Amino acid sequence: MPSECTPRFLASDNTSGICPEAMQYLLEANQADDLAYGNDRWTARAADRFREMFDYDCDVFFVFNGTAANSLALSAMGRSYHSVICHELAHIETDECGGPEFFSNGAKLLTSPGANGKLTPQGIEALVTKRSDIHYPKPKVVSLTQATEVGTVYSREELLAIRAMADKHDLRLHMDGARFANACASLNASPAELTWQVGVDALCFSGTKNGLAFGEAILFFNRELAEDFSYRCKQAGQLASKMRYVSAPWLGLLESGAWLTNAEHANAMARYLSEGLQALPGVSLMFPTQANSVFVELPPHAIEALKAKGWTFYTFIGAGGARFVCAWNTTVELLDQLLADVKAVLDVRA
Ligand SMILES: Cc1ncc(COP(=O)(O)O)c(C=O)c1O
Ligand SMILES: C[C@H](O)[C@H](N)C(=O)O
Repeated sequence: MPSECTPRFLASDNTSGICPEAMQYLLEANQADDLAYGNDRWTARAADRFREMFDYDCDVFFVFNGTAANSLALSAMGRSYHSVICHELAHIETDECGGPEFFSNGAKLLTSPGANGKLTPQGIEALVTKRSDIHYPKPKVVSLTQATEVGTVYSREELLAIRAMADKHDLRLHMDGARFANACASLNASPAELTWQVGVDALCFSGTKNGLAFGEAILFFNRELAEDFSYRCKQAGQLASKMRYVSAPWLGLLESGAWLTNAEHANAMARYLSEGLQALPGVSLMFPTQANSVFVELPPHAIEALKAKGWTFYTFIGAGGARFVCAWNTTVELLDQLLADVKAVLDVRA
């Protein structure tokens, strides 16, 4: 970032700090020793709280990051000779450096287009029926991202339609829930309504983007897929010895309700930013703002000028453009500063 200015962070929800609720539980967990490798009371409580929250007796595992969560979950859902159908902008395709293929020992990702970053039943079926010969990696899993990489969400009806297509072709359904909380907030839907009730077999639920330092929860609603999964985590270096420092902050999010209020705030900030940007001449929104990220087209000179002013944002996500991501701690003041700077740099001729 070519700037002497103080950096200002809207590149990702990954740049935010630890929210107070998570920090409180982290400090409480630090008051005493406890058993290692997930045998502690915090991890047991967090897993039980997830089962209460989802109203389902699911299997729960904790890993350090989202790439591990997706890669290991997918490795448990199909075999090495299978394929995973995902959107062409899916994180597992674009930003996990071959992790899903590596941990599944070779399962191939088959990508499908779709408006607003979303898979469609038709796109799925086109890949499933494309070929049936022995040389084609047999589709076995559908992976969708909720909220999507471009800040949109799947409605319940869209999820049910995808589940129906998966049933038609004996496919399992994985959900990359890096921003699952944002989808619940956006749709005013319960976790159950957006997962097992629409046929999701496994959810990777990000805590990192929801106010934790790190820590992702993997929930298996199809518990057969979770057989020996803890061994997969251990072999991948994802079994934390002091697991309580991952699970206790999660418990803070769940027991305080901050998992949802953090997402509601982030979404509200994104809506505020989206409305402000759209009011500026020459700024066009690339996707509907339905969760906590805003994608806009900006001229190259404006992008460079904003970065020189200390703004951090990505231009390589999704279909390009500038992506601004709001988090649990994003403020209106910060967004007003950005809006003023965007206006200023756009007023300057290239
Ligand atoms: C949609 C999506 N899925 C998965 C991940 C993976 O997370 P991590 O960077 O923790 O591996 C990210 C990262 O932010 C993401 O945006
Ligand atoms: C850069 C990377 O895609 C990360 N998952 C993010 O959304 O910020």
